Formats: sequence, C-alpha cells, structure tokens
Amino acid sequence: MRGVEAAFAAWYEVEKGRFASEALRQILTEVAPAERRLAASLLYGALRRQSLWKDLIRNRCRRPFHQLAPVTRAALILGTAGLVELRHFVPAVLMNALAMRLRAEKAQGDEPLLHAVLHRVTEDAPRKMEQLRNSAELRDQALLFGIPGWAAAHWSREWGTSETRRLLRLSAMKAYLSLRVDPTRRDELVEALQAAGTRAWASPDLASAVRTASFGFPPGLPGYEEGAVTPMSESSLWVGEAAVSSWSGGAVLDLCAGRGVKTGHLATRLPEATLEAWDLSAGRVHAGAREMARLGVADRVTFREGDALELEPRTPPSLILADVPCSGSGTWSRHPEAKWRLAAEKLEDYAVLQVRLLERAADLVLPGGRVVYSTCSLFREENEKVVAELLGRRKDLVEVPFPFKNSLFRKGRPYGTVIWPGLPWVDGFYAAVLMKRR
Ligand SMILES: C[S@@+](CC[C@H](N)C(=O)[O-])C[C@H]1O[C@@H](n2cnc3c(N)ncnc32)[C@H](O)[C@@H]1O
Repeated sequence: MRGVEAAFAAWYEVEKGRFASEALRQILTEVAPAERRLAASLLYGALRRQSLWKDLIRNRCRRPFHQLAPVTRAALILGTAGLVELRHFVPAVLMNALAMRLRAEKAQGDEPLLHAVLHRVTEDAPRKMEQLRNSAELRDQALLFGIPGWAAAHWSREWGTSETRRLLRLSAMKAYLSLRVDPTRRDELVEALQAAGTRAWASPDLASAVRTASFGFPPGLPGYEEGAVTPMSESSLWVGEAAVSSWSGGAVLDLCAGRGVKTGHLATRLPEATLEAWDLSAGRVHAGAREMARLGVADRVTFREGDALELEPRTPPSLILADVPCSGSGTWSRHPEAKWRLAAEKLEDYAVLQVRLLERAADLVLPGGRVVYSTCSLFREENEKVVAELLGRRKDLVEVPFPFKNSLFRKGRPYGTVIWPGLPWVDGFYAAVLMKRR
C-alpha cells in the first residue's frame, strides 16, 4: 500500500471511532517502510488541525461540506493538511494520489471540485493563518492550533489568557515516542535502538526513560519482545515513579489498570510486591495480562475484570494507584482525534465518576497507606476539584508532597501537581499523593 492510500484507510478507521495510533500501527504493516512516515504525517497533520482545515475548505467550496461523499471530504482534509502544512509533498504528486483515490472509490465526478478547492485553499491559507496568528482573540488562536473553542475558553478561565495561549501551542506540537527501560540496561538499549536505525538517547530527567525521534511505535523495536523496552510517556513514568516511591511494603492495587502500562511499571520497579490490577473492560484486562507475561511478572500480578466500585481486593492494599478514566485533554498532541470526540458536557460525568473512584480507593487502602490519584487531563474539574472534594469530606485523608521536582511541574491549586506538556515526550498529567491516617 502507498503512503497516501494508508492515510485514507487510517482516516476511515478513525472516523469509525478507533484510535489513530492503533489504526495506523495495523495499517502500516502493509506499507513500504519508505512510505510509512509520510502516511503518519499526513494522518496526524490532518487530525491535529482538523477544525482549521474544515474552516478553510468550507469557505472555498460551493457545495455544503457535509453533503460531499466521504472520500471527497477525506481527500479535501488530507489534501489541505498535506499542501498547507507538510513540506515533503510535491503538490502535483499529492493531487494525483488524491484523485486516484476518488477514482478508486467511484467519486471521479468530484475531481474538478477537489482541484478547484485545494487550489484556492493553498493560495489563501498563508494569509488566513497569518491573520489568526496575529489575532488577540482566543477563539482564533484555538482555530489556528486546532483546539476545540470550548476547551480553550475553559482553559483560559482556569489558567489565564497567556498560559492558555502557550497551552494551545503545546497541544499542537508533535508528540514523540519515549520508552521505559530498566535503568541498569539503559546504555546498552540505547545502543541497540540506534543500531536498528531508531534515533534514541537517554532522558536527562528520568533514569528509566529513553527518548526517541520517532512518532508512532516502530514494529520490531529491539528489546520489545523480551520486555526490556515499553512505550510510555515521561509524564506517565513520573506518575508511576511517584507510586513506586510511595510504597513501603504490602500489597499494591492498580484500580483502573487499562492495558497495564503503569501496572507493568510498578511490578518491574517493585520486585518484592504482589499486585492486583482491575479494569472494567474485558479486552483491556486480557491485554494487561499479556503485558505482564511479556514483562515476566505474571506470577506476581493478578488482573481482574470488573467495576472498581464493587470488586473486593484479595489482599488489603497499602498502596493504590487510581489512574482514573478522564477526558485525556493532556494527551491531545499524542491522540489528536480525541479532542474532536469530547463534548464539554462529558467533563461533569467524568468528575462524578472520578470522585467515586477516589473515594473507593480511600475506603480500600489500609490506614497508613497511600493513594496516588492521577489523570492525563489538564482540566481542574478532573484534578484539583476532585481531590479537594475528597479532602474536604474525609478527615482521614491528607495530601503528602509529590516526591519529585522538575521544571515542567506546577503546583496544583491547591492540591496535587500538574505536569505541563512542555516537551514532545511529556503529556499533560495531574497527580496527587494522599495518605490515609492511621
Ligand atoms: C486512564 S485509563 C487507565 C490507564 C492505565 N492505568 C495505564 O497506565 O495503561 C482508565 C481505565 O479505567 C477503566 N475504567 C473505567 N471505569 C472503571 C470502573 N468503574 N472500574 C474499573 N475500571 C474502570 C477504563 O476501562 C480504562 O481502561
């Protein structure tokens, strides 16, 4: 499959509700290595600033956008992103590939429209983008950087205008792959990665992290099969490390374990601990159990499917990681499709569930034990406000300081620590460490 064709295939999968990274990983196995980067750049470029591309197209297309055939809409958006943003395309080659796609899907009648609209868009885009860049309106900045207007307005109430402008810029930045490794083997693994053609180097911030210049997950990464390397953002690693350093013996419970990324981190960093990991989704529980086998820790970790509000731990835990479901707004540069699926009203539902899950963790943890609450969100409703509600309600809980310092950390207002998405390997996260009084 050629790169442009792969971008179309992935685009359709994302429209059906799949994660872009997942869809792409599967599709790229059928794409020639030389074309993979092109497919990924085109898909991510189109997704990141989808609202801007649609705005440019709508104002230059005589037919209503939503009435166009799906292939034409996809061709217009991918084409706009490719022509306006990505430098490695020769316009005529891209146009030709898009037109071939229309023909393959029996929409050749739309070829003149495609040519005309893309021609106008590429002519007008630089001026329009300059206008947005110079505008004092937050709405315009949100459009320029591809952030839903409601989210930008929300952030500006929480962070103020100038911080929000920075956040908009950062949310449009390309996210790169970082890897969790055994710190004692880091140099050797960096060498193996480099020998296999992946630009990789040690993270200056975390002893267990390696940074790479690739985005997406290269199949067959050296050390992956044997469990020596695991894709994980540095912010996620900080949260895992905070849980590791909160352990002082006893059983560990990962309340919302997902596919076990942080569970695996805890299990490998705490070789004397036994762990239980829960998740509502059967698919994730299976994936989590497989992940434990890959890491060679399956004998110490029990994955269980069920509702964390109802399950009972087999051993009362002295440490609970509550990495709760959230809007994911801190990971929008890594998963740009997520921002277009989230509605403002959903935040309230998340917050209600988050309070209940944190309360459950507080009930289950042994006196003297700790709960690490975390989200990959940058909305206060899901972060400080959840912790504040619990701390206000329960006198048996107190906050303990976050165990690390970094220039990307900001003090939560008033509780917890916000990890600012200031580098391509660092997503926006929030974490608070709580202790249950004896
Ligand atoms: C942020 S994700 C966890 C990611 C995971 N900790 C990791 O690092 O890979 C939140 C998870 O919570 C799960 N979840 C949602 N509601 C739940 C509930 N009531 N009980 C248990 N798990 C739940 C979701 O299925 C999702 O996998």
